[in-house]
Amino acid sequence: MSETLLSVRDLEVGYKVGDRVIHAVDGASFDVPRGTIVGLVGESGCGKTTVARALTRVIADNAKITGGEIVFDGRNIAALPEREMNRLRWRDIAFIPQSAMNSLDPVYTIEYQLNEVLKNRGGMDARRARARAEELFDMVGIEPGRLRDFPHQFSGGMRQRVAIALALALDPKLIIADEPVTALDVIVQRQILDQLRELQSRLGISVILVTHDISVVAYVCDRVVVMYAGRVVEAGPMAATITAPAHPYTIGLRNAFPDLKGAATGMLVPIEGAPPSLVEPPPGCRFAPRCPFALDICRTEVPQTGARSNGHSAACHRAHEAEMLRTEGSKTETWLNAS
Ligand SMILES: Nc1ncnc2c1ncn2[C@@H]1O[C@H](COP(=O)(O)OP(=O)(O)OP(=O)(O)O)[C@@H](O)[C@H]1O
Repeated sequence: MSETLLSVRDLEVGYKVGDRVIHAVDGASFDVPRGTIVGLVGESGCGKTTVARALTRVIADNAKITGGEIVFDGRNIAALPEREMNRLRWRDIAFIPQSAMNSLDPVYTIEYQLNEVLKNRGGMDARRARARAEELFDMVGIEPGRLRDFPHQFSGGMRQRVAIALALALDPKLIIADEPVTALDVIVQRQILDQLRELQSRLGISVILVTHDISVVAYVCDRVVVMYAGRVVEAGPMAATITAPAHPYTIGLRNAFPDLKGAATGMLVPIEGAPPSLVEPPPGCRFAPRCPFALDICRTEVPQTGARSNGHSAACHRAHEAEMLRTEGSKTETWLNAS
């Protein structure tokens, strides 16, 4: 059995809008080892949700996977017929969509909604479904007596736990959670992330956690994949990548977020400017227009992804000067004078 559960290679996904194509994901590659939490992080619009949805092949009507491979448990699921893909969903790969806690149907009890998955998808009879629903509530720390409650009777944090219970229903190998704690306050965020971590490690599953917040990644993930404008710019083990990033965008992201543990950090520095158009992205490095370290070559040549130590990689022409990038990139004035 391979150590890698999921391997994404050169994934390309486009959205057709009129006669234009938005290249939302443009050659993204990353791995998810078994039994790990991988954080997929980047600003709004960089393609995280598009990647997450492409992995389950639940994509918008105007979206198309135009290239690459998604190898899950040894099979390229990018090429799997829809019937087989459908069999994989919930059982092997479960998806917790963005705002899952608000997407529970208000007119049905939670038990009814769990049954949809347990009975219809999992083929369980009423008795087994009831027992599994109770077990799932127990797992996510909600009193099983509350199964007959309606979504509005739960707090935001509890509804997010229900969304996690739903995802766990059929014992998947991989859960993809899109911004699972974004709408919650920091204390509840920590509780949910602690719970996710505890369940992930107890059940030995893998999780892809999609978030714009690098402090969420630092809090709970084993590995991090940083996306910018449809591409992976840096990836690696969480501690090595967050403490010693080699891509200016990761350095900038780190400066822009407070620490979820509440530790004192320096001044928060935003990255000036906005991501480029994905219809006609700039040549070269897509971060170059906002990068305080950009050279001429950065504006013309796409940087190759270079391996660093221990599975850490970065796609930056100046990654060999990473120490200087970190030192200068931690200074506020570096970013204020950029672009
Ligand atoms: N259905 C769609 N039709 C056209 N463009 C889309 C569609 N969905 C997303 N996009 C565009 O694709 C790009 C990537 O969007 P995506 O939602 O994947 O980014 P994201 O990083 O997940 O951001 P967010 O956190 O805001 O969801 C954006 O430019 C977005 O506007």
